[in-house]
Amino acid sequence: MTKKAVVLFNLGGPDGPAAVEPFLFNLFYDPAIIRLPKPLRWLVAKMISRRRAPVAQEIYAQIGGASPILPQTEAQAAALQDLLDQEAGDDYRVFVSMRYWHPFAHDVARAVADWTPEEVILLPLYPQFSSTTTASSLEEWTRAANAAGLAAPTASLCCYPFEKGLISACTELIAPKVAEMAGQKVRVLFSAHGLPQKIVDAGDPYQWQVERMAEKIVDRLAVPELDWKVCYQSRVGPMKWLEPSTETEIERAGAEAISLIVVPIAFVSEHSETLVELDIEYAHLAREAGVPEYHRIRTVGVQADFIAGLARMITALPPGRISSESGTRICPGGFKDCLMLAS
Ligand SMILES: C=CC1=C(C)c2cc3[nH]c(cc4nc(cc5[nH]c(cc1n2)c(C)c5CCC(=O)O)C(CCC(=O)O)=C4C)c(C)c3C=C
Ligand SMILES: [Fe+2]
Ligand SMILES: [Fe+2]
Repeated sequence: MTKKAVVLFNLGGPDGPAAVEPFLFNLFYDPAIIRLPKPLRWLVAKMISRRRAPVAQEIYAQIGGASPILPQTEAQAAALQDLLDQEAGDDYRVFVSMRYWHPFAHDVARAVADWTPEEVILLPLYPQFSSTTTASSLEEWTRAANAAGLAAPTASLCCYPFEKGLISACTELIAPKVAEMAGQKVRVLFSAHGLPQKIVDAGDPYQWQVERMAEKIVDRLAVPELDWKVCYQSRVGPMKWLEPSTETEIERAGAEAISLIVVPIAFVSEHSETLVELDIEYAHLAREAGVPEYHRIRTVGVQADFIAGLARMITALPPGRISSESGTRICPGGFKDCLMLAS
């Protein structure tokens, strides 16, 4: 029996109103988000987090004052643990680590070190690779693991936008709504978290992976002449972000009197960006814009095919590969660009 620690990563979210500003500070102090030298970045992060805190507090107030991202991720970890417990040869333990709020990588790395694993597998819950999410989490983990004296051979799984369980889980969630609305004028909007355009221009493969993943789901849905589009939500700040924005697409659908089925494609659990932005703010915008019907598909969460896909990526790691290539990055998506960025 080999003892293998699996660490799931996500962004994290405030666990109460008082946590909103320090959570935002942690986010804007991340050099992957604000690319400035340290003293200046600290100052800018202080200013932006203080200014945005009241807006963000109102966002979280609409879902009880806190983000559900941690309990949602813990449920995914428990479902994955159940599947990995059925693997005869190895002793797996699944941990959850968040980037900008508790449980922080430094605390989780100490807990992992205390469990004394022989191997560690890092699995960001971001299907598409971005330097702002995947690479940021993996780099923070490396610092935390070093500080905790966790020296076990480690493999990182960087992205998996075409993983068949993920595609099938998304398709299963969308297909009934598309079937129910057959015969009506309807468009499927795949809405991904946006990114500043300059991050994509600098080589981030996120947009390419999001758009190809949407194509895979559409192929799998196999609905003749399905009307669909990829768009980007959650823009923050004055910079140019990926286009088209989800807001623009909602207004366009209103002008064309087309109903919408909105599918979050870069999130695998529920939080402020789905429960507030998609379900409250964009639903309101859709009503104002005259969209006849607005439906939001839920995220994959603990859907069986998705969790089975995560388990497959972990158990498919070749025996001895992690041990012999400590610190290795393995790309289940099979892409070169994310590996180059992550190296
Ligand atoms: C300002 C820059 C930001 C970039 C770049 C960014 C990229 C990015 N984020 C996610 C996933 C999530 N983001 C969430 C919240 C959130 N994101 C930003 C800013 C950037 N994100 C802010 C300021 C916030 C806080 C909420 C707000 O003030 O509007 C969340 C939800 C957190 C929660 O509620 O628990 C997720 C998830 C991805 C996938 C991504 C790049 C690909
Ligand atoms: Fe990758
Ligand atoms: Fe974000």
